[in-house]
Parts: sequence; structure tokens; C-alpha cells
Amino acid sequence: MNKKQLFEQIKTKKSFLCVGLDPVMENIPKHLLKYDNPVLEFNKQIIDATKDLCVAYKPNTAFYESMGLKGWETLIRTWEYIDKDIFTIADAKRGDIGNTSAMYADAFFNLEKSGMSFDSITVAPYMGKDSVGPFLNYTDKWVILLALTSNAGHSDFQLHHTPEGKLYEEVIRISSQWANSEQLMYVVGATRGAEFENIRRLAPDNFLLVPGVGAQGGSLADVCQYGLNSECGLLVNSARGIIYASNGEDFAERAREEALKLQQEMAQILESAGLV
Ligand SMILES: O=C(O)c1cc(=O)[nH]c(=O)n1[C@@H]1O[C@H](COP(=O)(O)O)[C@@H](O)[C@H]1O
Repeated sequence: MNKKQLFEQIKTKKSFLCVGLDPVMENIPKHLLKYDNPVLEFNKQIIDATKDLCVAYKPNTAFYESMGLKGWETLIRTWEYIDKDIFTIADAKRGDIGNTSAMYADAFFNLEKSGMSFDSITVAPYMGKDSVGPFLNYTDKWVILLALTSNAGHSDFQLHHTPEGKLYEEVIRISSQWANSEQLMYVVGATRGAEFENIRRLAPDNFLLVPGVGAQGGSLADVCQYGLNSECGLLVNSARGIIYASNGEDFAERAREEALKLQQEMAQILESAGLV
């Protein structure tokens, strides 16, 4: 999916919501345990309940990898189940020397080889251009580079001062020479509201993947104040706040209610900004 198509989806659905599909076996509602693959059933029901309210799904691959062979199969089946007009993010946070990165890129983008072809992947910038390049070689796919993360440890490296500015600013400045905003997004945590103005100065046109609303306490209003651009430019993710709204038989309905609250807030923001 290209940028124009993504913005069209945002306008059609009046939403820039990304639902995080991060299933944990212990939290799967008991009544689903009778299924051969309870996690897949859980994901399918969450997708059915939210797909008209969101424009993206982001399975974090750790939640699948931790379940071994069955988990990897669940990731593939989940990707297959998502309608192809919804943007998909493999939240894998990969990056290695070039030939290894090329294998990671195949793992998530090359349908013939791996059985999956996500629209995008999260990538760590630390190993530099030749590490990110193999993902960008898939020219119809997106790289979502970690810039300023939502966790407390973001300050350990990302805020360090370099002669040119903070380290995360350098990540944005340098990486924006590798690809343009048609192929490169940045991760910026919703908990970093105060930095969005600065980030938009450095990356005016790039989409930002913004995790951290819901369970991590980030504010949608703060993110949008400076984060919004003329093509929306934001994908705001919530996982636990939606998928674990209930662990009873009503889990899918309750997930929908939480997704709807965010979608309605987003619709208002898009309307106020004159984008829809
Ligand atoms: O790249 C990410 O998606 C990510 C970056 C970041 O800075 N913070 C962050 O929480 N994430 C991911 O976003 C999701 C957040 O989930 P919830 O806190 O449950 O909404 C998890 O899959 C995290 O791994």
C-alpha cells in the first residue's frame, strides 16, 4: 500500500488507528481454549470486531515467536486473515549486517519464500545504512525506523547529545537521505508528546507510527497537536487497551468499544483539521 492509498483509507474510515495484535496465551478468554488454535481464533474475532474502525494492524512478532512453531504459523494465518486494504506492520524490530537483513526482509515481505508479505516492518537504525538497505530494496514496502521510543529507557541513548543534536534527531536526519517519505516512517512513542513539534520539523512529510496510547498512558490529543500533517501522517497504535478490554465472552465487543472510542476521537481531530 502506498502513501496515497493509506491516506485514502484514513479519510474513508475517519481513523488513523492501528490495532496491536499482541496475544498472550494467559489472557486468551477461557471459552476459546476449545479451538485447535485459540490464539488465531482470538485474533480473528478481534479483527472482525475492529476492521471497520482501524486502518492498520500491528502484530508484534515477539508474541508469536515466543510460542514456537505454532506461533509462527499463527502469525502467517493472522496476516492472511487481514483484508488487503488494511495496512499491515510486522513489528519485528530487525536489522543486522546486509546479507542477514536481506533474509529478515524476505521473512516478512517475500510471500513465495515465507508465506507472508506485510506492508511494512519496524527496523532498528543502530547498524546503519547497509543494515536498513535490504528492507528498502523492497521498493513497494515500508521501513518503520525506531526514532524516539515510548519506554523509560529511551533516554539511555536516544536523547544523548551529539555535536549535531540529540541522537534520535541524527537518526531522522541521516536516514531521511536513504529513502523518502513514500517508503520511510518513524516510530515515535505517544508518551513523548513534547517532542512531536521537533520531530515534525525534522520529518514534515513522513508517517509516524505512534505506540503508547492506552496501557502506556500516552495522550492522543498531545500527539495530534504537533504530529498531524496535511496527509494525517500518523498511525496511532493501541494493543492491550483494546484487545484485553475484557477477558470474558464479551472480549470482542469490548475491544470494539475501546477501538470505537479512539476512532471517534480521531474522526473529530481529522474534521477539526479539515482533513475529512
Ligand atoms: O515499535 C513499536 O511498535 C513500539 C515502539 C515503542 O517505542 N513502544 C512500543 O510500545 N512499541 C510496541 O507497541 C506496542 C504497544 O502495546 P500496548 O502498550 O499494549 O498498547 C507493543 O507491541 C510494543 O512493542
